[in-house]
Amino acid sequence: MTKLVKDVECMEMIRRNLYLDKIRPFIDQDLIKVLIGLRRSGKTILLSQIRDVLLERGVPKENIIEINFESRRFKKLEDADNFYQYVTERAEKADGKVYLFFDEIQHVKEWHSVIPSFRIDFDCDIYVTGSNSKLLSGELATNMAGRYVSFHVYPFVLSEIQEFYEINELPYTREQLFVDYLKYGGLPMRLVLPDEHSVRTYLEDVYDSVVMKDILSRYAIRNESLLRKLLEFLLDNIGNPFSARSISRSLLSAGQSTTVDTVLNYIDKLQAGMILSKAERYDIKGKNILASTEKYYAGDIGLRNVSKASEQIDTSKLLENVVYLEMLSRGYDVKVGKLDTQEIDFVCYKGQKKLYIQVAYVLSEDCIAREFGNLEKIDDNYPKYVISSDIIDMSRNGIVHYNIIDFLLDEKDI
Ligand SMILES: Nc1ncnc2c1ncn2[C@@H]1O[C@H](COP(=O)(O)OP(=O)(O)OP(=O)(O)O)[C@@H](O)[C@H]1O
Repeated sequence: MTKLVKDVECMEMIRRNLYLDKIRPFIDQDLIKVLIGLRRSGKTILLSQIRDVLLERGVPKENIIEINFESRRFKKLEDADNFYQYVTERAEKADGKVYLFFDEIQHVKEWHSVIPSFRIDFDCDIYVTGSNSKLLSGELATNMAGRYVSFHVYPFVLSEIQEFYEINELPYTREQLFVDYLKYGGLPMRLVLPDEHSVRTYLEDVYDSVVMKDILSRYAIRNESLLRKLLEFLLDNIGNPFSARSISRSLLSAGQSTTVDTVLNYIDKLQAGMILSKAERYDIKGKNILASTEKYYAGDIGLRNVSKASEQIDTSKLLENVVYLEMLSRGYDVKVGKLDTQEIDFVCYKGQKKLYIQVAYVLSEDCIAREFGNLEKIDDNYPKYVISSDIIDMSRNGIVHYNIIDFLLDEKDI
C-alpha cells in the first residue's frame, strides 16, 4: 500500500465526474435532487461540488442555504415546523432564487411533506442527501412522486481511485491499485490515510460506529447480537444463493436462535443501511423474478473485510462483488440469472440495454466450458461477457472475455 497523507482541501478537489456530470443537467430544473448512498461514500462532498458549480455560475452565497442534519447545531430543526420556519425566514431575506442543500435529511421527521412545500412557497432549487436506501420508498415516494430525481452514490470504483492517484501525481501500478481495492474497498477517505493500520481502524470505525450504530438506533433493533451475526454470515457468504429459511437454519445451527420473519426483517434493515445489497434472482426463460432465493453482496469491499466475516473468502466471490458494484455504479439494474438449472452470474439492464456477465477468478479448462457454455445456452442476441483475472483474451463464439482490471480501469463500455 502506498503511503499517502494529503490534506482534506486537496482531496476535495477531486471531481467525481461520474456523478457531477449526471447531476449537472438537473441544476435549476424544477425537480428535487435526492442523493442516496452508504455512509461516508462521499455525498457531502458531492453537495459541496454542486455548490461550487452554482458559485461559478454567479449565484450569490446568501442564496445558498445549507443544513447538515448530522451536526448538533441543527438538532432543533429535526422538528418539521422549526425546519420549515427556519428555511422560509432565510429564503425571504435572500434576493431571488434560493438553493437549498439538506444533508442527511432522514433526521427530519416528515421531511417528505416539508420539502415539496418549499417548492410551492418560494422560488428554489433543492438538493437532499440521505444514507437510507428506503428514503424514497413507500409513503415517501407517493408524497414526492414526479417531483424528484434520485442519484445513488456508490463508494469509489477502481477508475475513480486511479483518477485520485493521477490527480495527486502518485506512483501506481494498475495491479497494486486492484490488490488494494480488493482489501480496502472504495470509501474515499481510506485513500488519504497513511498506512494499513489507520485504514483498518477507519474502516472498523465506519462499520461499527457509523453504519451499525445507525441501523441499530434508526430501527430500535432489539436483538443486536442477531443483527451482527446475520450481517457477518451474509458477508461471509457473498454471492451464495439464500432464502430467509436457509439463513435462519444456518444461524440456528451456529447456536443463534431466530425465526424466518426476524431474518427477513433484519435483512431489510441491513439493506436500508446499504452495507448489504440484495441481487434478486431472475429466470431468464420465464422472464420473471424468483421470489424464493437471492444473493447478497457487500455495499463496500473494505467494510466486508473488516467485519468478522472470514478472511478466507473465495476470490471469485470477491470479484463477483466487485463486478456487481461496478455495474450498479455504471447505472445498471443488476440481477442474478437462472437458466434452467444453471446459474448466470449477472443479468444487467439499463433502459433498453441488457447484457449477461459471468465472473471467474481463473479460467481453467473446466471453467471455460462452464462459464462460456452457460452463456451460449442463452437464446437471445444481447451481449454476453466473461470477466476473469486471466490476461490472455479468451473471447469465443461471440462471447467477449475481459481481464477484470482492463474491465474496471479502461471502463470497457458494457
Ligand atoms: N470526491 C472525493 N474526493 C476525495 N475525497 C473524498 C471525496 N468524496 C468524499 N471524500 C472523503 O471521504 C469522506 C467521506 O465523505 P463525505 O462526508 O462526503 O461522505 P458522506 O456520504 O456525506 O458521509 P455521511 O453519510 O457519513 O455524512 C470525507 O472525509 C471526504 O473528505
